[in-house]
Amino acid sequence: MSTTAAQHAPYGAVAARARGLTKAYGSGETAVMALDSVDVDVARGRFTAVMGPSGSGKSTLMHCLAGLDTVSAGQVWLGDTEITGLRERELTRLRRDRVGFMFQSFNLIPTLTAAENITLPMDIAGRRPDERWLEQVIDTLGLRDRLKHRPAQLSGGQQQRVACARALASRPELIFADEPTGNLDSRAGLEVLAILRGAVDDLGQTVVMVTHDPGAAAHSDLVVFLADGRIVDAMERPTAENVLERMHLFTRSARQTPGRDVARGRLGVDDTAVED
Ligand SMILES: Nc1ncnc2c1ncn2[C@@H]1O[C@H](COP(=O)(O)OP(=O)(O)OP(=O)(O)O)[C@@H](O)[C@H]1O
Repeated sequence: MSTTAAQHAPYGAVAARARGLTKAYGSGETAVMALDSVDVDVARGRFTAVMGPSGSGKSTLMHCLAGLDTVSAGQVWLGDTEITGLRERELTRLRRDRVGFMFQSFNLIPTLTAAENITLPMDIAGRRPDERWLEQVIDTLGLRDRLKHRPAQLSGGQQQRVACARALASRPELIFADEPTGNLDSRAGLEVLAILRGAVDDLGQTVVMVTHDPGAAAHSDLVVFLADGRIVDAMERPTAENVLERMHLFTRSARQTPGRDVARGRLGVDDTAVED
């Protein structure tokens, strides 16, 4: 995903696209401009990471691209379908058929078992899971002996893995992942990243992942950097070191810009984030 992604992928090879995407929360003096006229193309069959300071608009961008949030101005497409202006029913169907989600809040149904949560989107859609793929996902995520447990009986990390399995189970074209490794220990986090990488390399799926972790971003093909609701930079074939260096550059330039909030935490490069 980038403002220049069209240079890498021909028109039509775009999984999601936004033009002039603007999102404001509230109105008047308290209005927050979360996204400010963003143009992006999410190239099909690639793994894109979205990074940026806390509050820069990463989650909002993901929600708007996924059709989970309305936009204040601009247009969004999923594949060739413009979703801005689509009726809720059509939008729900489109999301159900094409998109998988992994969010910070796992959105698991408390009364269902892990196994039932994993297959719920397919059950709703009346689709049968590919059993071999499902078994592979369950084993890779280490959920085999937790399938009969309800979310309250699972640790945060295990709930995250169930949410991850649910997003992957139906092999959606496009996976949106918001901090998918945030609650996992490093081994489980690496496994999730390997699964996402494999989904792109082996299955041709498209992944968009929000992360604060340069190590996680290094698993992607392209890192897009957001600041103040705008795309300010992009990096192909990232390494953790290069991403970290770029984040520090942003921190330094923000410190040198009078009038901006340069508190280290607000810029999303707190020590835990960069040292992961
Ligand atoms: N529902 C909302 N109501 C009002 N303001 C909101 C709402 N959601 C987000 N915002 C504001 O919009 C801006 C962008 O938020 P967003 O959550 O997209 O940032 P982010 O980069 O994902 O942050 P973080 O890294 O902390 O998760 C922030 O200033 C945030 O406070």
